[in-house]
Amino acid sequence: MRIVAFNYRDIPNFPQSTVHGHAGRLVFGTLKGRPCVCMQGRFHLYEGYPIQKITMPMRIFKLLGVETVILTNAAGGLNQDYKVGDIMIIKDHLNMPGFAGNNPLAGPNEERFGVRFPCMSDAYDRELQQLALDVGLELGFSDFLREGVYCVLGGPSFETIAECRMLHKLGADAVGMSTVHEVIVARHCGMRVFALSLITNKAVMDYDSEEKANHEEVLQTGKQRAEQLERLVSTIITRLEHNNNFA
Ligand SMILES: O=P(O)(O)O[C@@H]1C[C@H](O)[C@@H](CO)O1
Ligand SMILES: Nc1nc2[nH]cnc2c(=O)[nH]1
Repeated sequence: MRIVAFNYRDIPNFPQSTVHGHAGRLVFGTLKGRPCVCMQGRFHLYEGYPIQKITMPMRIFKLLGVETVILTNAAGGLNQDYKVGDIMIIKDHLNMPGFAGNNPLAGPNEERFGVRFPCMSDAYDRELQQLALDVGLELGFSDFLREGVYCVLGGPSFETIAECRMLHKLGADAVGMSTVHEVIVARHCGMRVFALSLITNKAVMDYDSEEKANHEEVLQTGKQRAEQLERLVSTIITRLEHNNNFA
């Protein structure tokens, strides 16, 4: 497989990755014969970037002809049935920064990308969710494949116990610091979206617990499940309709 990779620092006006574990490269290639572009590292609100800058790659993908976006993230499990290492197909989200007016579409609407008031009740493509469940079953992943609601917060501090309890009561199954802003911009410009959370740690919900969320555990769980995540995503891609470019 031939790939061409660009460091973010060599791409004019592109943000830079500042997070440990994010390589900061845009990689073009083919996956099982399908053309794709892959971000090795994304941008987060807590890095200090304006929300429009974080989501700029989505519009670049749209201009490159991408039709389907597949997003992954690391998240803390709020759902008490979830285990570390579970993979959650995101079926919906809670946009906490959005509640406070921090939405990537705030400001003048870019009409060439999409409408002023985009619908978000169909943000996560249902056919792709079903495809992921079918592929997961075939690969023998059903024991650790879940479907749930992802909640985004600004970070970088992890949640307090009271915050975790509140988010769980509000209907979130997992909590993280990314993805939702990218989804909103991708949907605004009409790309299909599929997203997965890897449950890298259990959110601490109990004052008697000795557990503490930490980035090392996040990276370690990511490494442990990397191969299965790769198989899941690459198999999903081979089953996408022909001529569907994706990121
Ligand atoms: O980029 P994602 O959302 O996968 O990364 C999560 C959120 C923080 O960047 C980091 C915390 O450990 O993992
Ligand atoms: N906000 C948040 N982000 C995460 N990313 C990975 N784990 C977590 C977590 O527990 N909370």
